[in-house]
Amino acid sequence: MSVALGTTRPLPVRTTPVSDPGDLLAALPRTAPYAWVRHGEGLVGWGEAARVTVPPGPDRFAWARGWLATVLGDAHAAGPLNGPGPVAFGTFTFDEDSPGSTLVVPQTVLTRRDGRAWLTTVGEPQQLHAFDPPRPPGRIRYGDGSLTAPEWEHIVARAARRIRDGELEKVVLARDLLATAEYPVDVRLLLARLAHRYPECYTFSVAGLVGATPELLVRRTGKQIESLVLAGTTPRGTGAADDIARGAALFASEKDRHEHECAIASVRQTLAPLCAELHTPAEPELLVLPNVQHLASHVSGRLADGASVLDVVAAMHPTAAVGGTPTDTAIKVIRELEGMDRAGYAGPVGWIDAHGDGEWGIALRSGIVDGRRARLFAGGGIMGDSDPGSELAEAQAKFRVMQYALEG
Ligand SMILES: C=C(O[C@@H]1C=C(C(=O)O)C=C[C@H]1O)C(=O)O
Repeated sequence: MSVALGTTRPLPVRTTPVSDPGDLLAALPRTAPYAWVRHGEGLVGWGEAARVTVPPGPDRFAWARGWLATVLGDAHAAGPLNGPGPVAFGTFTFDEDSPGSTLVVPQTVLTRRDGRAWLTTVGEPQQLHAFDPPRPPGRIRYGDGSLTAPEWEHIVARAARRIRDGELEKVVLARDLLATAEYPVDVRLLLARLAHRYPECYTFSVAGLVGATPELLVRRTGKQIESLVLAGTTPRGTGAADDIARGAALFASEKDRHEHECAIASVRQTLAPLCAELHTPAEPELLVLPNVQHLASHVSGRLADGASVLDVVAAMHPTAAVGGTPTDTAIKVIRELEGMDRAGYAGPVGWIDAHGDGEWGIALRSGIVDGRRARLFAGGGIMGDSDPGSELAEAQAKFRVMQYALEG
């Protein structure tokens, strides 16, 4: 189904407050579950009232905005709402020229925010689905994606040399890992494991792209926007003392601080023209996750006009946290060296409502799940003095998020 709303007749939208559903993820059916959950709050959806594949190209966000205006605009006009209205979940490919960016308006969305909950339905009310417990995927086998580990170390060394030669300042390189399960992978099981182990992260599922990202590209609530910029990483230590030492070393590392500064500068540069006020902290803080520690900066601002969350996403993507500096050269180097299509990995993933509010993350610590197969992705920022072995270790630590989701 493509544009089901607006082209025929406005479909009825109903939003009703409901009693606390507890675990949002436990409400999901097996087929095509949609999710955006952090610390037990957020939204989950199922069924498809409307779905579209966004054509690739430089105008893709504008195209998406037009589609959303038709679809959510009409849905919103269909009646007064008593809580959050209809939303679209979306995933945009990292590279604007890659196909596969998708927007979906689920038929049913369950929202939980500040301890309150609502059920929103678009179109005819759906039958409640019977609960069908997820089945574990069994044994998981891994195979190389486009590059083997030594090949990837080689491209990291080549990128570092190009940085030292002055062609660019920073580039983020990633690799993929192919996982094959014994039985079809039930996305709900991955989501449950991710949300449990990484409560600080945004656990998401949109059109086959599944993960738990710590990196908030942008949240818009009215005119207020927030972003969490991450760049500069060290794996977790072997114990408390080692952890503290690694965190301190990360904080003191010139290479990582410079890498982080590139990411902050790109966010500042793209947000400043949209904002009446913008705050970026003078120094990053440490974000400690179960697998890695990151340098992190909370950015906040007030929009100058009525830009929707998707307009802000369009301006920000790709930040230097996942592209590089300068952006255009970094994208060229990524296309040349990585030898793969990132698809939705490192692209924007999230949701938007009819008012233009929403939350979009950068799709990291993620994979594309299809039947018994999952293609996992991980990477890191490369600077002139990057050591290929350490970058590989960092990527392995990032892969562990999805490996844990698959293996338990
Ligand atoms: C590229 C990834 O992560 C990004 C790169 C980071 C780094 O190089 O330090 C840190 C967080 C993310 O912005 C990934 O998780 O695959």
